[in-house]
Amino acid sequence: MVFSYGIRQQLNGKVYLKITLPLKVIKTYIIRNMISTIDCFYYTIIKNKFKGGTMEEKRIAAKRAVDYVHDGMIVGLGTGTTAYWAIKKLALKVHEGLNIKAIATSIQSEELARKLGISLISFSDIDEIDITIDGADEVDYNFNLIKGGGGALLREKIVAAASKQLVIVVDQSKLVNRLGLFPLPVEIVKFGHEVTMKNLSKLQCKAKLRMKNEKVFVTDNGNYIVDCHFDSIENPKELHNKINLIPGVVDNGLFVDMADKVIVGYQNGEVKELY
Ligand SMILES: O=C(CO)[C@H](O)[C@H](O)COP(=O)(O)O
Repeated sequence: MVFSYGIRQQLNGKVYLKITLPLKVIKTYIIRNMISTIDCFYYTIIKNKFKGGTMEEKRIAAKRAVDYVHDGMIVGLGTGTTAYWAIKKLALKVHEGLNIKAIATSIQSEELARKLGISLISFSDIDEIDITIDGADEVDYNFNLIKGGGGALLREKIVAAASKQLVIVVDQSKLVNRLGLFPLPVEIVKFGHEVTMKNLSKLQCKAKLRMKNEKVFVTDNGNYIVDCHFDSIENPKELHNKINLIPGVVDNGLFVDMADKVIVGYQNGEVKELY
């Protein structure tokens, strides 16, 4: 680090100390401070709002996943509190010289990446994504996932499907023997949503329209989310296909045969990679 200080300047009889720092040092300092301010926000507000494991379990899993990101890669950025840690770690690496371009799965992640200085790219500029790091709400031992707790399932699935490698980062509470305890999010168009919901209920689930602050929740794509309470999903692939055949359904949060690697953070600080 090159910096100079100690150059005294005398102005109007007062003595000032002039400190000169290279722009890169100043930028890194600002980014680091911005990151720790956002960290505090996540720890104090979001930590208590989300069910599941602790922020530390999420953080260590996300940190490990970033080891798989290399110079020159196109990286898919997930959505949610676990993906947040991956974006944050990536930003630090970028400021240390890692050269990547990223594509985000939500407006929220896009804004965070932009704020932290990660270069963004759009689908019009690329054919495929090298690696995507994203969270999940449930993961079974066949790597089937439920996603969409944060309402970003559609963009998450588009990005995952375009990725050579999908790395899922979770805390230990997300691992299940059978999917379904977490209500399955289904993105549906607004028009005729009442009838779409009735058709979803015919699949033996309790379908609830997602609300946020007493208003119907609207996705980044201008659609609604229905949370379908199945309790237990016997055949994820079959259910995925049945749901997507209902007119009005855009997509659902079952990710079948998509994840390549699952990285799990444990309470004792251990991180396990499942293949
Ligand atoms: O699918 C998602 C957002 O649509 C998230 O990956 C999922 O909800 C997990 O979130 P978190 O990491 O906050 O526990």
